Amino acid sequence: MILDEQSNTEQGFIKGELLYMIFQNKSEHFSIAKIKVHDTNENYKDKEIVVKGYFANLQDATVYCFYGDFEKHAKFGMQYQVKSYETYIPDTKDGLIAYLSSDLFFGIGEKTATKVVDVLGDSAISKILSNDEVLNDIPGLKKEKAELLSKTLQENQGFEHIVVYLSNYGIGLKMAQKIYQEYKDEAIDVLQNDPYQYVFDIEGFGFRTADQIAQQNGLSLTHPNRIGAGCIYVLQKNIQDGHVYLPIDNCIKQVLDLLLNPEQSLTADMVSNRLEDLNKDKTVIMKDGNVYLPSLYYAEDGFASNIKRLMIKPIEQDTSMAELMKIIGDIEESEVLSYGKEQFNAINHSLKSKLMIVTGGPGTGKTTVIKGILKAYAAIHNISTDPTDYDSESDYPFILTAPTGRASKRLTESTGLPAVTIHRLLGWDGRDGFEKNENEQLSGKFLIIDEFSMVDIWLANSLFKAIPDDMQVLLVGDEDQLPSVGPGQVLADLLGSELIPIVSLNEVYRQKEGSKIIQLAHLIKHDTCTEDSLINDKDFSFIPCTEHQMIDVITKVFHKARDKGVELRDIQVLAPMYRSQAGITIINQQLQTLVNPKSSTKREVKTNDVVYRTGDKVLQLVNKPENGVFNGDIGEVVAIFEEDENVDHVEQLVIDFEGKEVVYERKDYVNIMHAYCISIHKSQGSEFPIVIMPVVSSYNRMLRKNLLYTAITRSKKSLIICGQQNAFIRGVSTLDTNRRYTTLPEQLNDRLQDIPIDMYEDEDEKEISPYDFM
Ligand SMILES: Nc1ncnc2c1ncn2[C@@H]1O[C@H](COP(=O)(O)OP(=O)(O)OP(=O)(O)O)[C@@H](O)[C@H]1O
Repeated sequence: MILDEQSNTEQGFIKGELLYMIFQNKSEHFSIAKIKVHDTNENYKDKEIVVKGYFANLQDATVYCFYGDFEKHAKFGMQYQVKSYETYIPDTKDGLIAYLSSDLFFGIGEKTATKVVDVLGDSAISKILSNDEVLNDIPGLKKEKAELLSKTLQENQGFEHIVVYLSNYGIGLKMAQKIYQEYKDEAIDVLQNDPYQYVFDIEGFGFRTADQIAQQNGLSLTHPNRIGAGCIYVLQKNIQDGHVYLPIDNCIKQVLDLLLNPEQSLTADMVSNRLEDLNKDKTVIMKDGNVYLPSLYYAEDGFASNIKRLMIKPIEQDTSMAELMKIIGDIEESEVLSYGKEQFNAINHSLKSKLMIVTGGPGTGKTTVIKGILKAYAAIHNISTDPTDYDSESDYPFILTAPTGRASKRLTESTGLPAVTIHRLLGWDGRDGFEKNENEQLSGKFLIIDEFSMVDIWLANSLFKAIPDDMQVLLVGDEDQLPSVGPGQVLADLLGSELIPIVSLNEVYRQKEGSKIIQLAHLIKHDTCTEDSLINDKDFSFIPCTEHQMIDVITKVFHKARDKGVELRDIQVLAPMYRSQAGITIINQQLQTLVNPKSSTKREVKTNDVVYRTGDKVLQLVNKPENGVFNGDIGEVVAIFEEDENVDHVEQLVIDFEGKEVVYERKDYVNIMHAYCISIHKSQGSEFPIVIMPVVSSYNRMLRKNLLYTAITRSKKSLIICGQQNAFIRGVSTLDTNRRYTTLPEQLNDRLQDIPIDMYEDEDEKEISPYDFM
């Protein structure tokens, strides 16, 4: 861009050329560079300055004009923090030749550059930018070189132009990079026509910023784009609280609150009319006084239809009760146990039902029942449960799956059979779809989905459409766990609908082995936990302390554990919130220092205020099925590579997730955090040998029954609660009354009410023992 100094007369600038790069992060385009100062209107006398910021591609021997602010770095002195910049293209013949023959334009030497300037004159750049066919007139300039020259010019000028334009709206270089990557040359058009589009397309672009830009562009407060974007934004935001839809009045109220309406020019009717328009063009779906985002409406609709499709096709099973009893009796003998009545019912009915749910708390024998079902099914059909007895994976009749990597790994460990995540099972294509769907369904005979409480309505829909008509399905889950992170409460809705056969397991078996943890879980489940229940036992202790003492207490527990020779990685701290004196962030900082301190032998990288070093325990925060890692997976930083140490020339962090190594570049660091302490939400579906759980009254509204129940049921061998007993008791007595708006029960009812089902809980045959038949 030819520098238009007029437009920047008020702004401070430093004009200069690149001397050398001090630091460069290519993936994020962040650079720190030493610049030789040519000119400035700032109060700065030195001949050189360090500039830092997000640049597309700073070139040697090219003059730039940087706009920004001075900043004093504690170690490196005065620096110029660049907010925007542009290439200074001299309007002299020599200057233009130097620019065009610089490294920026690959393959153009001084001779060719001179020819270009000779033919096109001092305004060569703007001539090429407005019509690159002018390059055809340059004698001897090959077509490919001409194209490359034009393309490079367009790209650099395009980006810089956008940076300068966006900076007028206070949008920094980093965000400008993201915007440019998304829209390229159309960025300004999009911003001028509908700045709200940025909110939906660019991660981290706030609604308020878009709104401000729209106001600056003169868009009226009642403009349909503004109201429409407000509606979509409100619906999207409510997904974070698990809602599938919003009642229309509630949606309108939230939209009015969002769109701040000081002069009352915006009315509820306007929002309502806008919603009607959005409904007409299917941007939202309105039904029975509710408003949905389409993906959620169709997910509920599709899931309910697929449940019906499966339920109406009965299974062919001609095994007599006597034969079944005999088979189950044989399994009891080989497993050396006797199934309880509920467990027996669960096995018996799962074998006879097309679709069934087994629900129960920890230690009630859900896994034991799964194993029993698989063995009984194999015996009835005279087939093997051993995958090696089958020629190919697709011949194997059993599918075991769970929503997270850790949960599927646990399922493999407890059953001894292969289990995979739902994403892996369906074949996530890495972008927006699954390989398995209604057109290409799963192969197998019996599908078991564990930890079903964690499955949201989107995933449930994707999974169920891929289930063939003749496949038997068993859902297993604990209804008292937290609902899914994503929208919906699929397990709770299925259980509450009473339209699907259910067997509840209530008798606790692990308790019989003397587990205080399991006992406590069931006291909480049945609302009978009191301060007396918190007496220390061999696998349980409660350490009273205040919020201020929490860090000290947790640190002491770690020290003591280390002295006793306990593997520190077996200890997992679980807390409900991030920012608090006893929150996840500060606990992680302290525990990193203790468990994996700074050392000259360990490499580290810093991002924002967090330091990752080799040996750190880290948590994956989002599903990345394409890399085989999922939200909630825990791994260890095993290597850090500098830019010049790998073929990709970018800094890399290698994390080992239980044998699977995944490479992270700087842009991916947002997807991880330290995992010495993790949130209870993130711990769903995982188990840890030793759990430390801080509980203090300042956690306040987070202290809920299902949250605390989920946390304590994560511990396998030992549970240490630190904090205030009264806060804990208050928490386990507080039900989560935040209702999630879902219409799955109605959807199921519409489709299934005429299909007869057996609800199995009170059947007489509970009284029959398999031994009666032996
Ligand atoms: N009928 C039974 N007789 C004796 N022991 C049993 C019986 N059922 C289960 N158990 C034992 O109780 C313990 C818990 O069972 P299991 O692991 O199947 O429960 P779970 O519901 O899957 O637990 P969690 O949800 O905590 O993983 C196991 O050690 C198991 O062997």
